[in-house]
Amino acid sequence: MLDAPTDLKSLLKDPSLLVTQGYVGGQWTDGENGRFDVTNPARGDVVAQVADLSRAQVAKAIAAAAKAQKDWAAWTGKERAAVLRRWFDLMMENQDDLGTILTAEQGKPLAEAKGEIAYGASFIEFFGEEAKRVYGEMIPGHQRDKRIMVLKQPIGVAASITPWNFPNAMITRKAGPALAAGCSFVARPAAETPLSALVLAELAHRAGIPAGVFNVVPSSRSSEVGKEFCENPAVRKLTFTGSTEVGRILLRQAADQVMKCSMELGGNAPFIVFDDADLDAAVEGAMMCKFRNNGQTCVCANRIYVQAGVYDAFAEKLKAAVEKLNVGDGLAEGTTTGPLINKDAVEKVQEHIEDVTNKGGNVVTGGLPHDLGGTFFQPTIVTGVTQDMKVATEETFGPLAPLFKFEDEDSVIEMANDTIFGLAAYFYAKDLSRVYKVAEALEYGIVGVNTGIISTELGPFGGVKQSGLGREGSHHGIEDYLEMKYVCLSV
Ligand SMILES: NC(=O)C1=CN([C@@H]2O[C@H](COP(=O)(O)OP(=O)(O)OC[C@H]3O[C@@H](n4cnc5c(N)ncnc54)[C@H](OP(=O)(O)O)[C@@H]3O)[C@@H](O)[C@H]2O)C=CC1
Ligand SMILES: O=C(O)[C@H](O)CS(=O)(=O)O
Repeated sequence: MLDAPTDLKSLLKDPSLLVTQGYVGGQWTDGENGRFDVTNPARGDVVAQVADLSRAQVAKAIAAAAKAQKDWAAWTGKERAAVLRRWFDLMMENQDDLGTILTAEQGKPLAEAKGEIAYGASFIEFFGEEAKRVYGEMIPGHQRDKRIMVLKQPIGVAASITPWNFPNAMITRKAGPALAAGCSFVARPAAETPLSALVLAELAHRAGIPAGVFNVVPSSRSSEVGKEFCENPAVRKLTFTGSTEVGRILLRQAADQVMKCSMELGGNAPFIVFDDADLDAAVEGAMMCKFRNNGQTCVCANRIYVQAGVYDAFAEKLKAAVEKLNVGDGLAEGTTTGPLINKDAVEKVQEHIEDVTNKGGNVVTGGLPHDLGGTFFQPTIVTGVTQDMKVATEETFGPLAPLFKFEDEDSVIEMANDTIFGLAAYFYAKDLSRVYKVAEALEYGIVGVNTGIISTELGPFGGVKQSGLGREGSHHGIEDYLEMKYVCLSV
């Protein structure tokens, strides 16, 4: 564990961006439940104490959002686009500070954090443009005196619950389409990483987003907030990103109001290397796909399947690349790999490694907590991995690359699909018919072909099976915040 305390304000060009109160109805507010600590996972020290809002205060935020939404929906799409553009511009103008705040509370290297700010801002930019393109339809009537109109209208108040691993982008990936559609928004960020959400509120305020349209309710009591979101009749939409386990809880709670839900849930991505792959490209792709955010992403390679003929060569190349990673403080120059978010995350990685070795697998590199202590962990490769091991069915969410050997296409497709999850999958191959066959056969919402990174605001991001409901990003993403109204007109 690093020892120097994190004096976050001194690291910022604009210290006023470090805000620690809740943002409700355009007003900054203290929490009725006091404050909770936000710690820097690299150092374990408290970087801020954030307002701990009560369920009653969350209800007030929902009421403020409901009050503001009608006026907001009456703005033209072009007017909403202009203010969303200003929000985007402010995010990018303050990218360095937003990146520093993100690294301080989440741990990822500063370069990755700044990349997340640009990625997160891109959803505001993109959906600001889409605000001008929410088209309806005129359909020829079924009788001579009938005309059929289809209107697209905003759902209303959208409530959002997001995880700690992308504390900026997971919010903007929802707030962008919601506000563009004319919805208002109440965001509850993960308790580990509220600062990135609160600085978004500060910039929304500066951009001129009307009071009540965008609200942030930090809280240490996630289940209480979730219940308010699901039980409050003013909430029309619940949008969640996080584990499948919590997604199930929320879907059950939302069922009582038959609430529209978007769910971006857990993953168990297969990363398949065929014998006709460009091995160097496959290693590069595997490194980005596996070790981005220290493996703490829902779309990272959780299982790496390598065809028998190239298994040893791939393992050797990957080992050389993994051993070049530089584990350290995300705020320090040159760090490529930060700490894990907490002790539980370290224990999960250790549990998966132990299970592999107990069942006959081998540690090729890493395998132990890092000398830096705390929640730092050695980037690890294990070989001899088989489908009966925990890492084949559970999301590791850490820097563990498990290598499975396979013989042919049919067997690897069967193994890759043998999971309740269906978010992202990847494979490297050159043969065109193989590419088509495998891309079609993989049961996933997202398939990367000869690439390990699929994240962009231009693509429809989302899973099948128990990885989620709905899509975020692309022109499809705004549909989740719109209702379709059929108007039958007698003329
Ligand atoms: N599909 C996708 O796009 C993504 C999926 N994920 C998945 O999320 C998991 C890791 O993130 P993690 O934060 O640990 O996931 P969790 O599901 O534990 O938490 C996600 C969010 O839900 C909140 N939460 C937890 N329990 C409840 C509840 N009962 N009611 C309401 N809210 C609740 C958490 O708050 P708090 O932490 O304060 O308790 C957090 O803000 C992995 O499974 C990963 O795959 C993560 C990112 C993206
Ligand atoms: O939290 C996640 O894992 C993100 O959804 C991954 S991505 O959108 O940055 O690819």
